[in-house]
Amino acid sequence: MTGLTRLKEAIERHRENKDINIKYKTPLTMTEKSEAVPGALPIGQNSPQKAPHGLYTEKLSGTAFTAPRNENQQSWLYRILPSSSHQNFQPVPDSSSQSLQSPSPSFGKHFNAIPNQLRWDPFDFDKEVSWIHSLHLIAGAGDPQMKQGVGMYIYAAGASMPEKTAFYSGDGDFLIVPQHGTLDIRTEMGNILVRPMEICVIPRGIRYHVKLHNEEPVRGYILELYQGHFQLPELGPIGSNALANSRDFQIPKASFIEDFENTEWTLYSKFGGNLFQAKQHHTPFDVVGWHGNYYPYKYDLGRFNTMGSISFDHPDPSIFTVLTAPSHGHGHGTAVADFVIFPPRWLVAENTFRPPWYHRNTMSEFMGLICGAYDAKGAGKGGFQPAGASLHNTMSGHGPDMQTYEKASTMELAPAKVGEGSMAFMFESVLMVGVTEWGLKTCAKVQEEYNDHSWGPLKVHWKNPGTRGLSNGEAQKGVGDGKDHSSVHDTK
Ligand SMILES: O=C(O)Cc1cc(O)ccc1O
Ligand SMILES: [Fe+2]
Repeated sequence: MTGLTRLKEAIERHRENKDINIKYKTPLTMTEKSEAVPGALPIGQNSPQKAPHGLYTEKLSGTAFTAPRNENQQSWLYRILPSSSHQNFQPVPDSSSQSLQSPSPSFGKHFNAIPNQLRWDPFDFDKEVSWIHSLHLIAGAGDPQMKQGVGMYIYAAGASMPEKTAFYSGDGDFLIVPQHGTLDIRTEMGNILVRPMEICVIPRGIRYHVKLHNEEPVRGYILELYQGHFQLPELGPIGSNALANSRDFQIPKASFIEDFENTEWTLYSKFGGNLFQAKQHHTPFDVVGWHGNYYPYKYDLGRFNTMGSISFDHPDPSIFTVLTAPSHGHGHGTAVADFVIFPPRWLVAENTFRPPWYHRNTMSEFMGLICGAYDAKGAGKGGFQPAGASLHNTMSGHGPDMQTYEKASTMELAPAKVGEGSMAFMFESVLMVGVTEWGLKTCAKVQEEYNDHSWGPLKVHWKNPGTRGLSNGEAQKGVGDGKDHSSVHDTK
């Protein structure tokens, strides 16, 4: 998959979009409007005494009323019945369960912060369950009640959500990264089809229904943002284009169902990390028109304009950031969550160790693989595989495994393409990410030997320049003698 093929595939996917009423989203905070029936939106005001066509007016706020203009996110919905019209919510028993067997999602909220490097084998499909019950919180930090932190989920579903059901998360924005199968999502604000190699964001509170496209099972990853919203990263000296361009984000068009007589819908709410359900006698998908800047959107990763070094040295992966959610309180340029991808790209850097360097990062790094192989880690069984994951937590050392190091440090450095047919990604966070009981035990996918296999076999290549005159064996003895060797400080 060359850069160009990737774009061509993205263009093909775009053509298929025709049936799903997609239109372009301009910069992420831009106001949009959409009418499924002409005249559904009032002209020149938001809440007239009577809304057009006998609709109810409802405001959906994604930020405080008083948030500054450039951060304020809200939309006005014009609908057949307001969303308040439902019976009381009741808790769904066992919704914080940790069990794969139980027909409940695992929202288990206790996060075990551990410094080990962790890697998971591919997660299994679960044919029995639909979207809500397929959600398994694997890792995260913070607390949805405090509107602070992030949650990371694996989903794997074999069925569409039952007819006449809908779901929303009151806890945060869902950034959904499909790995297998296509999600046919009906949201209050219109429909979105999301395929592997595409991502979508469904902001907090927006109700939706997930159908499996062509009844194919689905599997993927979700980052839930308990605080703030995603935005495009600043481009700084890169200039005004590149990485994810705002013109490539797509939003749904208004589309509604008329179902309000002798009908019963079940609405599920993820709220404070627990699942609730309520009945209502009308469809939640009755929004005939909407306007505002708070809406779901999708993006095709094939459109990402990847940048890299054309001289020397391996740059920070921040140049691959698709979306970022800034943290307020951890310093400038620091994210509570960055969504970073590793697309196929040309490596041309001279005299450079081209894979990622060995490193320890104050940020935590949760990685997943949509397809192909990641250049820094062994592929295949027991390695970093599509539908698997890894977590390198705050200050946990990691980097290429032994084979990758040996190859990359000795190879002839011609221009080379890496990541052909591959797409890895990273949820990077300033927060120390903990792992749930499901992630550590219940899922039974943790690779116990990850550390041992990756970095245990690394060879010592060190040759003490002070012992250059000695034979290799003597030199080895000299450096491994446990003595403190005096140091000379020099600035390189
Ligand atoms: O650890 C990883 O594989 C992710 C990563 C990639 C890279 O190119 C530089 C730093 C980094 O954390
Ligand atoms: Fe890393």
